[in-house]
Amino acid sequence: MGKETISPKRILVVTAVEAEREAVWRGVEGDPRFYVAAGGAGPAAAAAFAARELAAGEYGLVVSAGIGGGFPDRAPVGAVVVASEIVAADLGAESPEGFIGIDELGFGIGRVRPPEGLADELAAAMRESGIEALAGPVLTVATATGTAETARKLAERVEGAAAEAMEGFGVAAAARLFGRPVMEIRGISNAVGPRDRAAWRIGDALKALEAAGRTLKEWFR
Ligand SMILES: O=C(O)c1cccc(C(=O)CC[C@H]2O[C@@H](n3cnc4c(=O)[nH]cnc43)[C@H](O)[C@@H]2O)c1
Repeated sequence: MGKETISPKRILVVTAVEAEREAVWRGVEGDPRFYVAAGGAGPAAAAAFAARELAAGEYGLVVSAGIGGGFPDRAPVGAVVVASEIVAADLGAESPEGFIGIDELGFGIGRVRPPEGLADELAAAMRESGIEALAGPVLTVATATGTAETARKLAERVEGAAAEAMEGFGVAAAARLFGRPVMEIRGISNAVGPRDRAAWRIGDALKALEAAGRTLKEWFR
């Protein structure tokens, strides 16, 4: 299993904002297979946008990409996380006994996996290019984490949680609806934990994202 199992002629990359789109574009520039577009922040905007694009064009792979928060001791600022699974981490119900995920509630799926082995392979290719990269679960949340307590709860909820962002599961839901494989790539701008917007290193994360885009382009030759 791995990238041999998919040979995308066209690849849709969905970011949240324009600065992320530009960073990915600098990485994949000159490769006509890639369409990189900013679809808005949050899972709903991302899902609606990706679904519209997938209805309009033939894509062999869909990628959610952007900056993200890294879980402490897993993904440092400036690193890249490639999602081994894309997890709807706050989609479900609270109960006195704790959080109940959407799948456990019986209302749908709460995790989407990229094709087997792809995340590990891409992360390894990035490391070979000198990028600090790892594969691990990337959580999608509708509310960015802003306290140590929420960070701890999410890390307990999802084993090996590496990063969090706000669009991956939306893009993955659209890809799944259209029967397309999906991946998620995050350049880490901040630690998941107490909110400190002034400490976000967006420039470093966007540089990491650009480098990740470059590897993605070479890797799918
Ligand atoms: O202000 C800027 O220059 C700028 C440039 C690029 C991106 C931004 C964003 O604010 C992007 C919002 C986007 O980032 C993701 N994100 C980043 N860190 C986290 C986090 O700790 N928890 C959840 N999401 C995070 C998220 O996907 C947002 O949609 C600004």
